[in-house]
Formats: sequence, C-alpha cells, structure tokens
Amino acid sequence: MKTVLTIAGSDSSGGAGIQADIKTITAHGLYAMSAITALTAQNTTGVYGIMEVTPEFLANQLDCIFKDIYPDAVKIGMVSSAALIEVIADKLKEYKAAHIVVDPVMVSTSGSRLLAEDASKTLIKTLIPLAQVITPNIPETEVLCKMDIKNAGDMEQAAVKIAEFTKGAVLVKGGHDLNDANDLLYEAGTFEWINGERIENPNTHGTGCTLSSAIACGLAKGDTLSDSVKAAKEYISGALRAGLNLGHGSGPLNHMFRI
Ligand SMILES: Nc1ncnc2c1ncn2[C@@H]1O[C@H](COP(=O)(O)OP(=O)(O)O)[C@@H](O)[C@H]1O
Ligand SMILES: Cc1ncc(COP(=O)(O)OP(=O)(O)O)c(N)n1
Repeated sequence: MKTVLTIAGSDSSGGAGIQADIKTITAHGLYAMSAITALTAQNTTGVYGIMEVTPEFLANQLDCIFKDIYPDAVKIGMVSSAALIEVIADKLKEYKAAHIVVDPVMVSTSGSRLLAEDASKTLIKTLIPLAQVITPNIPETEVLCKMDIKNAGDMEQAAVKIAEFTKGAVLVKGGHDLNDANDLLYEAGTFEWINGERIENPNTHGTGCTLSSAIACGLAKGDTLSDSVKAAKEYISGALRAGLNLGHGSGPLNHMFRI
C-alpha cells in the first residue's frame, strides 16, 4: 500500500489541517500518517487558539515515521514558526524524502495568522526549495511574489516570479477569485491552466488542505504532477458539490461523496 505523510496543524473542528488530510488520503485508498506541528482550537467560525509542539517533539515524530514506515509522498501544511520549519527541512533532507508538496499556509480564510510574520523568510529559504510543488492561494501568492493579483495574466506573472526562487513547480490556486475557480500550474517553464467551474457553496473550509493532500496521493501513486493536480481538482469539486452543512460559519467539505 502506498503511504502519505502529512506534516500540519490539527483542526479541532475536523475541516482543515491534519484531519482534512487524513480524510482525503484515506478516501484515495492510501495509508495516512501524521506529524502534528500545532494544536488549534478552531471551528467553522474561526481560530481561537494555537498551541505549538516543541521543535524536539516534532523531530521525534518525524524520526519515528521515517525510520519505520517510509512515506511515498509528504504534504506540508500549517507550520507556524521558523524553528519548526527548520526541523522539517533538516529531517526531509536527512531522510531524503521525495514527492514533497508544500501548502504555504499563512492566514486562514477566517482571518487568523497561522504563520508567524518573521517565519515567512525561513519558509521561502529552507522549505519551499525542497518541494516538488508549492500550492499558494491568491493572498499567499501576493505575499510570495510581492505583487497584487487581479487577473489570470497576473497569476502567470506571479508564478514565473515565484519559480525563480523555488526549485520546483508552482500551483497558483484560484479559489479566492470570485468569478472562476481556475488554478494555474507552472512547471518547467510551461503554463497549464486547470480550469474548474465555481461551485456555489459557502462551505469551503479546508479546500487548500484537501487539494494539497490529494496532489500528494497522486504523486505517491507515481502519477505525473499534472495528472495529480487534475485528479485533485476533480476531488475538490466532488467534495464541494456533494455539500455538507455543518456549523455556524464556513463549514467543511463532504469527503464521503464517493462512497
Ligand atoms: N467555490 C469553489 N468552487 C470550485 N472550486 C473551488 C471553490 N473554492 C475553492 N475551490 C478550489 O479549491 C482549491 C483550493 O483553493 P483555495 O480556496 O484558493 O485555497 P485555500 O483553501 O488555500 O485558500 C482550488 O483548486 C480552488 O480552485
Ligand atoms: C490547522 C489548520 N491548517 C490549515 C488551515 C487553513 O486551511 P485551508 O484549507 O488553507 O483554508 P481555509 O480552511 O482557511 O479556507 C486551517 N484553517 N487550520
């Protein structure tokens, strides 16, 4: 059985973070493992508290995983501090991890900062260059490339700029575009638009986490990046279309849509 490791934060409401990743990986028929970077007290209305693990404890989790069940792909989500980012980068290099997907989670859609302001530089310098693909949403892309994004042309320009300092591919996600849900994959100097119909559903909590772990599943199975992204996009659309109306805010996706 193929295995995927998620390194991310826990979402107590189960919609994003580690919980969304494990649901996604399991729904793809792969074996899910997790290294938790932080606990969040969170629900569909917002993030009300964050408690980080220590760098030593994160290192301990990663050693336990890599020495026993080697992951075929690794997805990285919320990592809130520079010290934790450095531990992850060191361990991924030590164990020669492959097929790394980095979702550069910075701020939740509900407006909470999930990455310390001073940690962005460490993320860019140490972790992002290890990734086969990074998956920023539009606000994260604006931070990474220091430009405003208003249209598809800006997304293309931003992807090229970001690829100058990442060694891998860039997937600029279009979920925050109010008209379309078109994502742009920039890989080895080539643009590929992966278009999607915008689904009218206010319950989009965890879309980014779900997309990145679904991409990791494709890569773990040996699919190309392009095919992995297309399949992940179909998975997101299915989970949004199936609908689920839980909580008082932006609720979670329906991962049971294929069952
Ligand atoms: N309403 C929607 N309809 C269809 N696809 C969506 C919708 N909202 C987000 N997506 C898709 O979900 C994925 C995650 O995108 P996005 O919401 O931008 O990320 P994040 O959760 O990191 O902010 C992307 O593939 C995006 O196109
Ligand atoms: C623990 C944790 N990790 C990540 C997020 C952000 O989730 P994401 O899917 O990127 O986007 P939103 O759910 O905020 O739209 C989170 N909230 N919690």
